[in-house]
Amino acid sequence: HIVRTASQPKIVVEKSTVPVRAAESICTILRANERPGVRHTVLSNPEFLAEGSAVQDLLRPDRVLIGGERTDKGQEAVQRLVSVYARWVPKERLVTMNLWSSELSKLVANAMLAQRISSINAASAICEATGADVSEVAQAVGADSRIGPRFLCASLGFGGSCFQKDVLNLVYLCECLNLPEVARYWESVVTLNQYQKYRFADKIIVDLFNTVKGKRIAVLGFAFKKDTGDTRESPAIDVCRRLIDEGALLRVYDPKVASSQIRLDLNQPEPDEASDAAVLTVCSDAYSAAEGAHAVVICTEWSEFSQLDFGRIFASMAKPAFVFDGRNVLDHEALLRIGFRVRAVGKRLDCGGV
Ligand SMILES: NC(=O)C1=CN([C@@H]2O[C@H](COP(=O)(O)OP(=O)(O)OC[C@H]3O[C@@H](n4cnc5c(N)ncnc54)[C@H](O)[C@@H]3O)[C@@H](O)[C@H]2O)C=CC1
Ligand SMILES: O=C(O)[C@H]1O[C@H](OP(=O)(O)OP(=O)(O)OC[C@H]2O[C@@H](n3ccc(=O)[nH]c3=O)[C@H](O)[C@@H]2O)[C@H](O)[C@@H](O)[C@@H]1O
Repeated sequence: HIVRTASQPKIVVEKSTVPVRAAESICTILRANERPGVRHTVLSNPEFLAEGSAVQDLLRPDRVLIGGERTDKGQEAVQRLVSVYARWVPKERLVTMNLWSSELSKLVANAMLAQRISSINAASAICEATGADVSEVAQAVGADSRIGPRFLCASLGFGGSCFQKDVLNLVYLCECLNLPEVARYWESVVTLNQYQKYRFADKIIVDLFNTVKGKRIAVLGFAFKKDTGDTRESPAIDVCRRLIDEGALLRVYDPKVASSQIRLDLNQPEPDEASDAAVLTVCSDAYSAAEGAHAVVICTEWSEFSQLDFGRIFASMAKPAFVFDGRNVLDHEALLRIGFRVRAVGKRLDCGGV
């Protein structure tokens, strides 16, 4: 399309996360179709915004990567794009490099972020088995300035459209490059994430006396993280599917995700008439979701969940009433005082002491 319409040379900028050397394929296609004398240039300028903070990430990026060919024309194009960003991004944050470094940096950045979460989630399993507390471990580890405190929240697993896709992109790349050991290394980040989601779901089943058949379970939060209605690869999907497979009756509430999306993700079409024994009920608030439930399961860290009146929720639930906090966002001591049986990721709560 670009080649067909452009009568002047254009700079084609890759913003999407692409396999390394994708620019080469784009160049080859452009060159094969170019009009005589009209030579286009390809740059790599990967996007680093995160959902929920996209505008802030755009206005104040940690860095902007611009990769271009080491030719005069390539460098001229790099400078053109630098001058666009220089309008609002400090110069020292504009990093120029070769095309392949830029493409690879994006994949490695996401893979390392995902790897950090899998590392703390791996630690959470050890914590639950030993009595260590993953929040304390994360704080202690993150205080080392070489490691840093961010992105060390243990959870029921990471989600989102990019982390798994990008890590697997890297795995595929390594396999193609005949680097099987490196491929397995990155693949383990995804394997551990799958394990964490199933470990969390299995804990719910085991703690509800080894069966959830016919039991109501309130699921609070369905998006892959707070402040977005996006459910792509949301860990809530795997957890809910596992519970449905085991016969649970789910009552899901999310402040931003549409009911139709939840039904689509869980493969549960709207029933003809709402019944008490419905496999999936999408609720309009947390209180109605929790009514008559054996357990409340937190899948997304929405800020409003920590403000809920848990005394009221406890009173409306079947007993013993459980809370499974997959994001470690609730006041667990307060929940225990109300009478809940509380389970969190990477900590033992109601069996303290040695
Ligand atoms: N969603 C996010 O927060 C971020 C996304 N990215 C990257 O930006 C890109 C787009 O992400 P989203 O907008 O979330 O994805 P999306 O899935 O909403 O949009 C992707 C679009 O590309 C089209 N598409 C897919 N394969 C195609 C093909 N072979 N040829 C032509 N069109 C094709 C799809 O039809 C769709 O319209 C991805 O590479 C993603 O990794 C990067 C940073 C943040
Ligand atoms: O390439 C992309 O698409 C983007 O992917 C991520 O952004 P995003 O997927 O929007 O969300 P994150 O904030 O990274 O969270 C991803 C998942 O990890 C989980 N997470 C995050 C942090 C943490 O400590 N623990 C944890 O479980 C979140 O709940 C969420 O499910 C990266 O953070 C962005 O820099 C990148 O641009």
